[in-house]
Amino acid sequence: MRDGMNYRILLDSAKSCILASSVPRRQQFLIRCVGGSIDHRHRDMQALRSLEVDSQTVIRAITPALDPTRHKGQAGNIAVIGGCREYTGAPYFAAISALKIGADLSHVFCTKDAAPVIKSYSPELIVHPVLEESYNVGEEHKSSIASKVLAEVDKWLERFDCLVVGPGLGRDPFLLDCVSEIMRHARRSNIPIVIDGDGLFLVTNNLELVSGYALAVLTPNVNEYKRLVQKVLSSEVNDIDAPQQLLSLAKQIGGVTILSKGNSDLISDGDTVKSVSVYGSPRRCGGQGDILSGSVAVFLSWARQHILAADSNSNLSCKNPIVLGCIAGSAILRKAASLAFSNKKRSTVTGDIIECLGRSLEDISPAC
Ligand SMILES: NC(=O)C1=CN([C@@H]2O[C@H](COP(=O)(O)OP(=O)(O)OC[C@H]3O[C@@H](n4cnc5c(N)ncnc54)[C@H](OP(=O)(O)O)[C@@H]3O)[C@@H](O)[C@H]2O)[C@@H](O)CC1
Ligand SMILES: Nc1ncnc2c1ncn2[C@@H]1O[C@H](COP(=O)(O)OP(=O)(O)OP(=O)(O)O)[C@@H](O)[C@H]1O
Ligand SMILES: [Mg+2]
Repeated sequence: MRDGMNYRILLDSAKSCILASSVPRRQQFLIRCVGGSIDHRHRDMQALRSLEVDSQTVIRAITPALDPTRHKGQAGNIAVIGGCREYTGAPYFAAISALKIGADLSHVFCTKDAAPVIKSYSPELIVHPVLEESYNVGEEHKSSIASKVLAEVDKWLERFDCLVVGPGLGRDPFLLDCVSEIMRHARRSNIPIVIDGDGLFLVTNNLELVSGYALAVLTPNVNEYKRLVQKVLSSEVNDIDAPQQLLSLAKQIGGVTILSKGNSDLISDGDTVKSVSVYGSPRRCGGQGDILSGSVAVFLSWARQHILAADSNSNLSCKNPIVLGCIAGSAILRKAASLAFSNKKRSTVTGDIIECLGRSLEDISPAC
């Protein structure tokens, strides 16, 4: 609450400075380039620092104890919807990350071509070869196959604590139509949905799929964020006042949570903005966003249990479990990336980071 107030005060003072100024935007830009850039960067850093959240406290609060009375599934049953002819790595990274953090079960719903490949990476994952791409489906069979796909997913849907839609999904129109329908069903059942990768391509062009759904998380990278801002706010990305723009974007999509990935990860649910800048890694190998999506799915499921059990007595200032899950997922990924980089340096790849997820969580919230 106090964080939110500080942030609003910060925004109000920033807005009044801009309004009071008679210097046009272009001139302000030139002034910054010539002389004011150091001052400006300093102010940006200060603004971000004031939004920085104590992620370790969040992780400790929401990570459940390993209690012998709990049964399989209670620590999380996650499903990734993704994996097609081109991409088999991304859904694997997301699903295995969920397990390595502590979920009990992790499923992947992918195309028939991708399934044997993903299964061969790991026997730990439950892989459903149910999705179809256009090249495999005659026009006359599309409607019956779409119903079949949906029926296959529906059999499982109610058991999931969270869906991750998009890692390695591809952009085939028929496949995306089926996934839209899966999202509508998940939404009707109040299942949280983390949307990443090609799921963001789908949602950016069909905002009604998530608009007003408070259990949706969008995790855009720089490209995906740019497309979302252009579509929703009809403007360009504003690096000068990134938190304010993110807040407006989340509000405009009806209170979904957005985790905007970058040097600092910024998180907003349209009500508040948080920043996670825990030191990560200078390596930008592909797949780190996929780890993040699987991690957020587990942590938000744990955060929902925590908030429910604490019955408003949680000592965390933020009470939105979706935001808490994003904070925890971002911090753990960054810590794991930092550990992996300290061992592997330039040869660090996504698998190395996944191997460090367990230790990263253990350092903050020991299992016993
Ligand atoms: N090991 C793996 O399996 C990994 C797989 N990954 C998976 O890759 C997918 C894309 O994610 P990404 O991060 O490359 O997307 P992003 O930064 O917007 O694109 C960069 C540029 O590429 C282009 N472009 C992208 N997709 C396109 C398409 N289908 N068809 C045509 N163009 C496409 C795009 O062009 P634009 O759309 O801007 O015109 C932009 O210029 C996603 O499913 C992700 O999960 C990653 O998670 C990494 C590890
Ligand atoms: N410039 C950066 N400096 C430090 N960390 C970064 C930077 N950019 C991204 N990250 C970290 O990497 C994570 C993944 O972000 P990234 O932009 O690589 O996602 P992505 O492009 O979706 O990844 P993927 O290759 O899995 O699709 C972020 O959560 C963030 O912690
Ligand atoms: Mg990505």
